[in-house]
Amino acid sequence: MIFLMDLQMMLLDVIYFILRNSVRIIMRPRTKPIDGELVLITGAGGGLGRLFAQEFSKHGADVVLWDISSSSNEQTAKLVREMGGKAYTYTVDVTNREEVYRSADLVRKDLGRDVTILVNNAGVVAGEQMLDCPDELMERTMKVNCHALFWTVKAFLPQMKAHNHGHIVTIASVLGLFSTACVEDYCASKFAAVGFHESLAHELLAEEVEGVKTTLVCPYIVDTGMFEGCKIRYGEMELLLPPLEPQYCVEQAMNAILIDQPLVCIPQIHRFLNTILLLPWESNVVVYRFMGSDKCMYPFIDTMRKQVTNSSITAA
Ligand SMILES: NC(=O)C1=CN([C@@H]2O[C@H](COP(=O)(O)OP(=O)(O)OC[C@H]3O[C@@H](n4cnc5c(N)ncnc54)[C@H](OP(=O)(O)O)[C@@H]3O)[C@@H](O)[C@H]2O)C=CC1
Ligand SMILES: CC1=C(/C=C/C(C)=C/C=C/C(C)=C/C=O)C(C)(C)CCC1
Repeated sequence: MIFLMDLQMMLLDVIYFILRNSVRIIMRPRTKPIDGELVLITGAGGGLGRLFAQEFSKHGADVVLWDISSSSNEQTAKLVREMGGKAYTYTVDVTNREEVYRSADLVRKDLGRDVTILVNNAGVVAGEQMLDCPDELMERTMKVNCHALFWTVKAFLPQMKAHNHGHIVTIASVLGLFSTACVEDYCASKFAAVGFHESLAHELLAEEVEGVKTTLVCPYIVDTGMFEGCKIRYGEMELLLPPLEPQYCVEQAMNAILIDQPLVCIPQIHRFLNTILLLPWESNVVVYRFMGSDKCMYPFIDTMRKQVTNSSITAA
């Protein structure tokens, strides 16, 4: 009897959330205020990281910027400060867990307050076909895109839980939901990032830590240069799914974060494209061929090869 009542309640809840999420597409819920929050962004010197810093600052939050490269990180801080915002820079290699823990303590000591929003954004891709790719480069992708999430979350989640207030944001990718050829390192790391993030979200809900929110962000190709050259079928398909403008991508992610949305695919259509995975593998392959997504990374790998050749010629 109790089982049947629970089942009925569960089905009603499922229907309620389907309806609520459908209504939310048209009527956006109110955004939460984040002025006075302390937001830590990793990879803050890069394309999306820099825009996230500016957007969070526009909403009144103070930003802590972590990047492996101090010059691009300082450049981001300069832009934030020019807008009247507060930015604090730290040069951190997020793959080095001791450095992450040390830097987290330093941030707490320097600023005398806890990070309340963590945006795990730093990311890399090897950009070489697997059999040509040095082992270290593939290992680096796993360390930056996946292992670093362990260290930063371990460094900042305890205070968020203690105050029952915080937000963990993971910038993953649609390539964490489905895959394509020639980016084995990247897909493996982003699938891992999605798995890590979702498990963490379930853990917080199971423990009823309601004040700590999570948002998983899965963007399609963004024009930041990271995937320079990556192309699906030219013509109709490319018109339907053009690469995203970085500003648009960050605005969509911000909208999701500010309404505590647990998952956002950018564009949203990728949530449904994902269902092609339910087809038999062979049908999947046919769809990939039709869309030109089977070889979409070939021109990207070529671009990366040319960049490596050019830089070795310059160095010689
Ligand atoms: N661009 C795209 O098409 C898409 C990107 N994404 C994801 O969005 C995120 C941001 O990407 P995007 O802005 O395009 O990429 P960028 O390369 O522009 O930015 C990534 C930043 O991370 C920094 N970084 C790299 N390694 C480390 C490290 N070990 N420790 C600290 N910082 C590090 C980079 O520094 P440096 O430049 O010095 O290496 C760079 O500043 C990534 O996670 C990416 O996977 C998701 C979907 C699509
Ligand atoms: C595989 C695939 C597609 C192409 C996806 C591509 C090209 C994604 C590139 C993503 C990047 C570069 C993410 C970076 O993090 C389509 C056409 C949507 C159809 C469904 C299958």
